[in-house]
Amino acid sequence: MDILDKVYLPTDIKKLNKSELDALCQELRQFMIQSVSKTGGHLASNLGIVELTVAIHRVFDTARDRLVFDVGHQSYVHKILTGRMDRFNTLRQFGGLSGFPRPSESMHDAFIAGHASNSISVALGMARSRTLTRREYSVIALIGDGALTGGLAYEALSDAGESGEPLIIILNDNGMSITPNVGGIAKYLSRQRLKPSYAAFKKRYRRIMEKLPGGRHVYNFTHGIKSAFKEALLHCSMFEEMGLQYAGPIDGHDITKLAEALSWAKSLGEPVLIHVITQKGKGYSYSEATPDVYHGVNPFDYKKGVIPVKSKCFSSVFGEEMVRLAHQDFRVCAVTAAMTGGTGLTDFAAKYPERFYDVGIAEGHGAAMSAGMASQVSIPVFAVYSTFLQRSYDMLLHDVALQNLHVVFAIDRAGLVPGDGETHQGIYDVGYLATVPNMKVLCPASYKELREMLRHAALKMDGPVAVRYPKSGEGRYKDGGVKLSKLVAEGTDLTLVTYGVSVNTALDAADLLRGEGISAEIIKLDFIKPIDYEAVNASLQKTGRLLVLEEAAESGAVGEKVAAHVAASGIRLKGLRLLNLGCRFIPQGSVEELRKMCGIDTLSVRAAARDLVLRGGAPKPSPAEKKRRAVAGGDKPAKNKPADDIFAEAPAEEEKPGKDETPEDAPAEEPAPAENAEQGGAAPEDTAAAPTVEDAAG
Ligand SMILES: Cc1ncc(C[n+]2csc(CCOP(=O)(O)OP(=O)(O)O)c2C)c(N)n1
Ligand SMILES: CC(=O)[C@@H](O)[C@H](O)COP(=O)(O)O
Ligand SMILES: [Mg+2]
Repeated sequence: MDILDKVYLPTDIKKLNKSELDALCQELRQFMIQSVSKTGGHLASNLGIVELTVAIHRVFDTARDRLVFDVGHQSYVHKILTGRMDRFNTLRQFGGLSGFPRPSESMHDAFIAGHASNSISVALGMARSRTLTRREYSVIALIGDGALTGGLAYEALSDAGESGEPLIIILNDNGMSITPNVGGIAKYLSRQRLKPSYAAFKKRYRRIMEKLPGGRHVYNFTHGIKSAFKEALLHCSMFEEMGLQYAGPIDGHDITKLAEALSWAKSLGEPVLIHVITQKGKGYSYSEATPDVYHGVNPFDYKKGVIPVKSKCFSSVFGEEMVRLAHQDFRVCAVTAAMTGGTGLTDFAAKYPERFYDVGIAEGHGAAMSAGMASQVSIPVFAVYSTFLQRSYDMLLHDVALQNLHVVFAIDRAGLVPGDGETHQGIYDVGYLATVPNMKVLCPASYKELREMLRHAALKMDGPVAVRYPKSGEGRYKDGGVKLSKLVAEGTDLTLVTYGVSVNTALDAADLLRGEGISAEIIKLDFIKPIDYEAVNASLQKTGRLLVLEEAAESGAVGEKVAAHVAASGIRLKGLRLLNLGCRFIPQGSVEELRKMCGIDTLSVRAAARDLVLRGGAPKPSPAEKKRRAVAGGDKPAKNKPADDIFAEAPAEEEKPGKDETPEDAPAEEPAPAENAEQGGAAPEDTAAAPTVEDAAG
């Protein structure tokens, strides 16, 4: 790595000549291939963006100019060139470098990223603030063609075009989302790609016209009727119609041309879009041949290009069952928002192309479109990652639930995910789905349960139904059947309520507790909406102690609900403990590391249960636990402020005890019986009467 070893900061890039730049690009590719083959990560997108990133650093100064990545999975080259090469081997590991931009990592990372299509909005906001405060620096949004299928990007383009704000949008167009890009915009961009450089054509045209007698007049005339002229002769860009300057398409692997275009954009003082064509996966034959396979990879053998075969997991089982369902019932359709492979729908897409809809990175549209299908005769199953379904919250309420439409949400990546970190944790859906009237939520813990619950949700239920499952595979629990809840272990000392794959942790903890003479009764909720309070109450009559274990954020989760219901029922508890992820952002790491950090791994559950039985409450967190909790914080965008206070660290917030923690010496309190329960007052929706599977089935 002769050149790369000498490039520690972007200023070093500015000193290199053409052949050194070419060598640098080659070394960057070599380094990333080898390093990502050990850590795993988003390889293909980064291989495709090497020259473009180098060109950006030639022209701009990212310590001062603000570079906003869309999604941010393509920020590896930028990270390596901004002083993070020696930590690159920690990429996506617990405590290591993030796979996405993180202002807390470097002053060169302007804004956090992870979810698609927001970069133009963020960049426009930065540009406006810069202009308002009369400062001078460039703001650049770097967005892929896939991310440009998201509606948010168009809201921002429309605003940016009219704003007149100096803002540079770089469209990195490689024709690919994770799989080939879809939709009318993708088609439009591919037509643009076939054209000779429009900017060059325009320049040449103007020069010729100025030389011809009367040519200036003709140019002005044609310029005046720009829209019609462009449409007729040049078939010009929709971006210009929206009020942006446009240059491109430009060869995204030619640093000289890229630097020229970027310098022009920098000098322009208007909103401008530079359309750059790149090849996803470039420079590594395996990823060039199958860029989708190398979009996000686990560790692999880079010499042979052998990626370990993905083992059976909930997503693959979901995909298999969807094929069966489609075969059995013509009404069953599958919808994805650009996540065909990840959600396990590749086979379905091949076997039932006429009933498969990839709507692009457009989760809001996916949900509303599914509502439309359900309002007719179809049974849409929208397979979507928990974290991305956040984008559809209003559609869940407004388009689906309000009319009680039968849309099935197959919520993948529910719970903790490993390498992607804060932006991708599937830990909020339990809370936000709880707020949606008419919604029912099923939580399979085994492959058998997933098959049966999906089938039940699609063919036997009505109204909106969610079936949520994690990225991982199943554990020791392998049973099937669809009930409201299942008693999976009998016991007398405490009632452990849980759902989904957390049941494996509960079973392991119960085994350990048994060795200590503590007997735990485990209730596994098949439905977390509605909740089987009758089963919980019956168990509590026996044990008097309640522990709820869930891999979900605290607010609106099952623990809160069960505790409130128990209080309202007037059951006098000897102890209560809610184990969940609290209200905080959870970083990257292996799922086991994260569970341990959050106190929901087997040993933590055992300790909490033991404490509940022996002391009736929760212990004060140990210093080690306090330290672990402090790791999980948010991230702040790096501000572009005057030099002395730029990137000043804000003081850390003082840690407050969690709601389920009692101060060391305080006696554990017994919840008082709720008044309305004793007086027969109205109970909240879910607590009114113990529901049955038939109720849940609508
Ligand atoms: C809201 C949202 N939905 C889905 C994803 C998953 N996702 C990450 S990258 C990607 C494809 C992005 O394509 P593009 O922007 O063209 O970048 P490329 O990988 O081609 O460089 C998708 C679908 C996401 N990050 N955010
Ligand atoms: C960047 C992004 O959002 C996706 O590529 C995501 O990392 C996919 O996650 P899985 O690897 O779990 O499918
Ligand atoms: Mg792309």
